[in-house]
Amino acid sequence: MSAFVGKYADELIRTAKYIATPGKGILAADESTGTIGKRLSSINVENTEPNRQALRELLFTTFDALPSISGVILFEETLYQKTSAGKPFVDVLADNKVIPGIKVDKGIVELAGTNGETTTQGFDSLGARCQQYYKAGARFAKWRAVLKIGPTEPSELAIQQNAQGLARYAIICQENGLVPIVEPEILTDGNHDIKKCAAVTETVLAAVYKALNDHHVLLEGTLLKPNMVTPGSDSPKVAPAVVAEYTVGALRRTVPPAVPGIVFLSGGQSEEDATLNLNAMNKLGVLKPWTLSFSFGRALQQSTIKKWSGKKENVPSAQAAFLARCKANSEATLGKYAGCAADAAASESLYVKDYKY
Ligand SMILES: O=P(O)(O)OC[C@H]1O[C@](O)(COP(=O)(O)O)[C@@H](O)[C@@H]1O
Repeated sequence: MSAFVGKYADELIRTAKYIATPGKGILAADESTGTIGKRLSSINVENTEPNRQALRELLFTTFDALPSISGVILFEETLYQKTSAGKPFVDVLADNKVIPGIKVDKGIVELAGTNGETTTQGFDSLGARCQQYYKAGARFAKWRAVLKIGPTEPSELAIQQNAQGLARYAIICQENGLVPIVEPEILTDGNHDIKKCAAVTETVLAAVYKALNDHHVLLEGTLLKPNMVTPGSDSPKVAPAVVAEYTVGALRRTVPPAVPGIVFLSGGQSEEDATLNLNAMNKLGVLKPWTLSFSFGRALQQSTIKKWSGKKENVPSAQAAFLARCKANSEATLGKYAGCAADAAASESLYVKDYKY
């Protein structure tokens, strides 16, 4: 049987295509309560509901930045939150042509008998939750699978489990009107070279697209959120043009042209490195049948959070920092970033060894 064509098919295709509009990308603001706690503790701010609301309001009301953003991924709590003036966040976003999305996974757990490899949880009541989120205004979803590179990793078990999980999640989303973002993140930890990362990325993506096909997922109504292909974090860095060549090469070998957009995660790269790498990919003179854009969490928020530091009086300068990163990444989706948005904070590496989300 070919791809699933349920009652939402046309809408899914429209939504995915809009999110992949060149010049726009995704703000990943879906940090779970634990993850956002780490971001807040880095600026000595307590992880309370009002503080999480204040940070998200700061981001979503940087109105000059919103033309560079086509979608925002929210955590469940944020989907139902409002601005301090009482306007639901989903309305603020929709009024500015930004599509609200929702993280639907429930984090990762270890696969027994492996060397710390993982699978993603969250299938319980997933269909019912998707229906509720659709009613609340969400039109796309995110599910993060995590793989790692090691002497014998990723194992066949981890590759297959995570590919099947992503495909099952994707079709449940499509049955309920949400465009699934398929995120198989290969962590950067290790001392491997860029060729190893390229080979693993190709193997993982090939398994993911086989599983998506097996589950009859309508690729036109999906987006891919992969890692960029880079050397391991314990190996010397390479130039953006080299990252671009290997990343686009791996994608060209594995991602069908039916997929409208590929939105990268930043994975601990500095804000500036992530932007320069994305820019280099879009400058590369080879056929790229999909939009190459961003779905950055840390690489869009790091300098903003630092500037804010939890203080009301810092909101304007924090919003200026957020605007600068959004504009830089918007330009990078067109291969037109001249590299002038970086200050010291934006060039700081965000990599944390053995980071647990
Ligand atoms: O473990 P969590 O809380 O789901 O967070 C994982 C984070 O990783 C991402 O998938 C990618 O984020 P980065 O761009 O910071 O790597 C975000 O969407 C998300 O906030």
